Amino acid sequence: MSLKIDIKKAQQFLDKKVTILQPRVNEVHKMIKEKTGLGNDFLGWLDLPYAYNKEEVERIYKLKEQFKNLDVLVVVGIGGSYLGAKAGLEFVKEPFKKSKPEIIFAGNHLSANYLKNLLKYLNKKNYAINVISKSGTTTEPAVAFRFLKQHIEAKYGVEEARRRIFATTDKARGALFQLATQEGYEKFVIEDNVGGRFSVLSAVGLLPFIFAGVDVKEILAGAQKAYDDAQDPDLKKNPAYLYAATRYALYESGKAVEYLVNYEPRLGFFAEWWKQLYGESEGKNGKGLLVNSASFTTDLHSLGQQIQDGQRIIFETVMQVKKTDKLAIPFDDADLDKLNYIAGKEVSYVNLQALLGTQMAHVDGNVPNILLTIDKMDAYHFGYLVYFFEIACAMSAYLLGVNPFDQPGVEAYKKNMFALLGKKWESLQQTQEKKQLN
Ligand SMILES: O=P(O)(O)OC[C@H]1O[C@](O)(CO)[C@@H](O)[C@@H]1O
Repeated sequence: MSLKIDIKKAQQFLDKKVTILQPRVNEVHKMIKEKTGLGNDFLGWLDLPYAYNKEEVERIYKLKEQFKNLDVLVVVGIGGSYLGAKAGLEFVKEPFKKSKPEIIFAGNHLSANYLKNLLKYLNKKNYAINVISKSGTTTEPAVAFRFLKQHIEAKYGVEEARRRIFATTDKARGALFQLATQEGYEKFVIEDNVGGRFSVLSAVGLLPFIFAGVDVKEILAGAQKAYDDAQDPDLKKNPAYLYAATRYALYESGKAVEYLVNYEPRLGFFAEWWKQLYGESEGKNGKGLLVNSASFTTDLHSLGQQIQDGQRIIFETVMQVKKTDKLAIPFDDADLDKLNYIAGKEVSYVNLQALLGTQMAHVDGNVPNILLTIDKMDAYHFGYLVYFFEIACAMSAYLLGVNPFDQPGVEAYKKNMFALLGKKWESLQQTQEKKQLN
């Protein structure tokens, strides 16, 4: 089993069966397959599980071999050029285990404090840079890369620095493409028809994964299974479409907020990737669910009150992991904490009872629950979930009647920021170019 979906605790809140949406789902499925919907130029990700760039994957493995003694790979990027790789690394990585090279992310904010300390940290490290930007003009990564480029050139000399910078960008256009071509950096491509937030199965995610030692064949195998599972639009057979249709039905019934909930800290960052995917794809024209996330049981001690008892506009999509480590709670003679009644029980068993108890309480409190169960937190299941949520997102956004593949709203803050920084007509040019590229 790759993924199991249970919508019973959501269905009970709906007047009509979710399957009533089947004819509409069939239409949208056809629209996706035949590439006739809004934004259809950006459906290149649809086939990535099988049609990923094999030549690039081989080249990345060779590059890793050439740089096998690196201490650090700095990955520069933001949004879709950052979140998927970060989410995947957290998803598969055992806590406290150090990877060599260490993967450090930069360019995903404008913190001088972070940047200054990163540069100091890199003084003593053997490092390389993977700069990822489809447009090459996104402010945050461009600022970070400007510092990093100067640092690496000062440290290794310009020639060697050129060898140590890998650029993942558009294949023919944009500022980063131009710079990488001029300088002769190793280049990897984000295809025109793959938008940033759908790019994790391209070099955008695969390069950092390979350098971190993650088995990308397994990620792709998981994504391939999710692809296969999404070929038949029948809601009884297609878990991704069932998820999309259920969240759409809940939205139509008046729910406004979807929480993606996990019970494993390693899944926390996956929700950040998911939030961009659904937030940028659906939040437009005054429509779309607000996307939020929670890590339980941690957040039951902070957000729990509000979810249970605040405005009744929330539903939850809970991610459950079946197999985790075996660890029995020890017996204690004094039993001052009164835990001996569960001594000998597995921690994961207690976590499961927390999940079941919370689900009951939240459902009683009018919070519908969709339950997604995966077996393990490994590369295969990460790949499965990536494709599962991507294809579900396309279905969901089309059900909503919006273009899943643009993000016009993101430009508003940039225009103001550029204006405040004294940049005028050029900023508009950048905006135009970026719109075309993403
Ligand atoms: O890869 P780029 O062009 O730097 O863009 C990064 C991110 O910025 C956005 O364009 C929003 O500004 C996202 O859609 C994208 O994932």
